[in-house]
Amino acid sequence: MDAPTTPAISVHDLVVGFGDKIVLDHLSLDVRRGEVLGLVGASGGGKSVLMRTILGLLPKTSGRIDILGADRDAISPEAMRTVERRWGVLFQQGALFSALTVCQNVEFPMREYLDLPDRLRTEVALTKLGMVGLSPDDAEKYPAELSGGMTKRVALARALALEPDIVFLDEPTSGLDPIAAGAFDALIKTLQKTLGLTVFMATHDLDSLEAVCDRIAALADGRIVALGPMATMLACEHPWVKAYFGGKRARAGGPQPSPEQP
Ligand SMILES: Nc1ncnc2c1ncn2[C@@H]1O[C@H](COP(=O)(O)OP(=O)(O)OP(=O)(O)O)[C@@H](O)[C@H]1O
Repeated sequence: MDAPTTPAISVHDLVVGFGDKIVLDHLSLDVRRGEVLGLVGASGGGKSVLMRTILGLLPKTSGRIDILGADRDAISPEAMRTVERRWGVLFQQGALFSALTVCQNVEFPMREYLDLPDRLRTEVALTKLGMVGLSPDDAEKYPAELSGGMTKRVALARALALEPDIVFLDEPTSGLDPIAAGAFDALIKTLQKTLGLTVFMATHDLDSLEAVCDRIAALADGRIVALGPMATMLACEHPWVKAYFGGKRARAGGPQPSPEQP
């Protein structure tokens, strides 16, 4: 049941591996509706694998994944297609189609899922581009003509094309300078507030985590070892979390009280 109180995403006891190598080892995590949840973890620790498994792009060994109240294993492919329309994804490299204009890129998911007249589809795409701070002039450009920040914005506009409830962002600020990254963070926060979006975001960017995320989930040893606001990360004694947030902890003046358990 997709009641408003059910988590947007619920992952329970998830195991994912490749051959003998276990990447996610009985991992559990809930993403609440309307929150921005930041996922941190070592390079190669399994953040993308977790995201891709939730999206159904990688198979799991065991465990359960519910998205918007739907158990991935229990619903029909047709029902899953309906659920899939309710999320948008921004992959790490932006992944725009190089032969399509910016506008055509944003129209792409609408062509796939919606039966809209051409003119209306273009109008909706231009509206989405406006939401992410791009102009109708930008809409006619090709991906090769865009800066890194603009590419991310176009990819975000495309992720928003079907008016999703959840947006998955894989390293949204990687490759951006601090000013462009800060502007992108502000944009995500605005979209969360104005559209009521749930955002699940993998990132290495400490500034992003602080500026945008309501909660942070730290992935280490194949599991979520800490979950909560920044104060929870600063108080966590797990060696990887301690090392990762060490600089921030020093600036904050030492460990904080009462960590939230995952
Ligand atoms: N399709 C695949 N086949 C085999 N191994 C894979 C596959 N996808 C990922 N892996 C392995 O799973 C592990 C986790 O990779 P993943 O890309 O999720 O890390 P990550 O936390 O997203 O890293 P980064 O922060 O560097 O992007 C790595 O060891 C990777 O080599």
